[in-house]
Amino acid sequence: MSFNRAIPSLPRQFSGKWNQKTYHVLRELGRGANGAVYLASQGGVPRAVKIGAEGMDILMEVNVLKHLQQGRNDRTSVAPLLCDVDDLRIEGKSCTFYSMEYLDGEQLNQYVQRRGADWVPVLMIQLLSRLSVLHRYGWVFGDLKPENVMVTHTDSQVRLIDFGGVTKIGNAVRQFTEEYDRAAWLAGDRRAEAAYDLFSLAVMTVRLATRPEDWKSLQVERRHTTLLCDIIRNNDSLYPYRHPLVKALHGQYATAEEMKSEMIAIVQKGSVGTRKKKASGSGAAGIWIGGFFVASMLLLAGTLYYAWLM
Ligand SMILES: Nc1ncnc2c1ncn2[C@@H]1O[C@H](COP(=O)(O)OP(=O)(O)OP(=O)(O)O)[C@@H](O)[C@H]1O
Repeated sequence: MSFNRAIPSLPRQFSGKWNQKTYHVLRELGRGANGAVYLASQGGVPRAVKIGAEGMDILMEVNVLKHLQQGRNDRTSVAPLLCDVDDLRIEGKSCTFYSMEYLDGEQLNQYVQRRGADWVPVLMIQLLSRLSVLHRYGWVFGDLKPENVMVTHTDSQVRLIDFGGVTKIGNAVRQFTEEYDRAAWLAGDRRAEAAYDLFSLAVMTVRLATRPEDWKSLQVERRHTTLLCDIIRNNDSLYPYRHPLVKALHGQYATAEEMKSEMIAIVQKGSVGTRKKKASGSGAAGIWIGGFFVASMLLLAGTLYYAWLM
């Protein structure tokens, strides 16, 4: 949940006050309640530049990104690399911005729309690896939603973006979106703990595997996890993953690693959990057994390779 404040717009060209790096702004990538992100060229290299209404919020994001890339390599794949933090003057007012690695990819929801819902579980396993790293260093992501996850074009790897909701474990979650919020689904509070992110991940999985019109028809004023459990049991691509998803919805995992191992075991078993009524091999189940299974195993192999490096 966020509040509207005026977000400054970047000029077409500018230099940072302290580090003197010059940026040529190419286009706006996105604008939310807390900030705007632009694609810019700095020394001929593409960068994503984020500017926000509140300097303090920007600096908190910078703090998380800095920690994630200090020291060991395992943290770098979670988020874009931080490249520069500086101030500039816009209409006489000093504004803080940061630049980061530009991720050439698309948002998770767009990727799934293009490639199909059968890819969701493997992408969720990757996401669990990223969350696991974040949790190990004492943070939860908080505002987990498809719009805050990018899938890169070159290697189909998921990366988290928008660290505005990242919260120290034990504190109250700083920023959330009701659709993915444990408290809004009457399934717990907003205390930052691994299980909070895992709940959002389970809702997100359901959302991505459900037709938009079916998702919309869920009565928002009567949110309850039983609605999600019903969808999981009646959806061909979610059904094999019903146990980990329902456990995550009920807060039964203490760590992302536990959920990840159970998801991987299901992918590896392949068609074992496929609904019996689809056992004839038609529809989603048929795709699952056929080419998709081979492709998902390849993607999973990549995922496990990254996980092994961590
Ligand atoms: N490193 C990046 N590389 C490429 N695109 C990016 C990057 N970071 C952000 N974007 C794009 O910019 C959009 C806005 O980014 P972000 O979510 O961080 O902004 P925001 O203003 O904080 O959004 P919100 O208020 O909705 O949380 C993203 O949806 C994404 O499409």
